[in-house]
Amino acid sequence: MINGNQFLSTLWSDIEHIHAAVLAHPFITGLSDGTLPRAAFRHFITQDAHYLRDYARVLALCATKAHHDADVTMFAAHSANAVAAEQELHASLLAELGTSATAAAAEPITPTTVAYTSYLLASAYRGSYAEAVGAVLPCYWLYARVGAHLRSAGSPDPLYARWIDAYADPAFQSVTDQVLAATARLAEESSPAEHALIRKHNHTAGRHEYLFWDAAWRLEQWPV
Ligand SMILES: Cc1ncc(CO)c(N)n1
Repeated sequence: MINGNQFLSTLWSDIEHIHAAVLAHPFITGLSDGTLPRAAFRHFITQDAHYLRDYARVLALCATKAHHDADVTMFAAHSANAVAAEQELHASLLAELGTSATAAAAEPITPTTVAYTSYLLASAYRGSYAEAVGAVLPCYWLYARVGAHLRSAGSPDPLYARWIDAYADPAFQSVTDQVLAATARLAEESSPAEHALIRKHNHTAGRHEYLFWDAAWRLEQWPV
């Protein structure tokens, strides 16, 4: 049997370079020093609102596939409450950006968002519980780490500061810790083949997370 916490260290070392690239990305440094163009932030929040609708479904699939009652409850609660909290944040940020959640929902889903949500849905529908968990792990982990990093720096822009506060919040850090604990336990109960799948999905989802920031920075649209 492997040690769950050691496995978490391996998973983190697999995505540490992605985390470093995200922190150095002009979208994130711009949130922190206030220079991020409003258009890029608005693009990000609009696409993230699209993302969250499918993410809630993916978390519900994690709940369905979980091996223990406590994990069923945890993912079902995150699907219902954690995502709703983010949706509320987005609705109020969109209002301050001069638009609305309804208007944002009518905007096109751009290529990177389609790629990421399709990947998450396919992994969670078709894969084992271990695969589904591997795919959602960076969604929690990278946001919690980015939030914690940005909180120490803060932002002179009150809108960006509100976004940072939501992810640096102990409530978001705590749901992340719950999923990390569930992943450690799962690893201890899983085969080497499943460990390899968790690592593969953690890495791929981490790469999609980087692309998601980058697409907003580029104001990505469908070229044709
Ligand atoms: C793309 C993305 N990943 C993770 C989170 C955190 O739930 C989010 N809101 N958006």
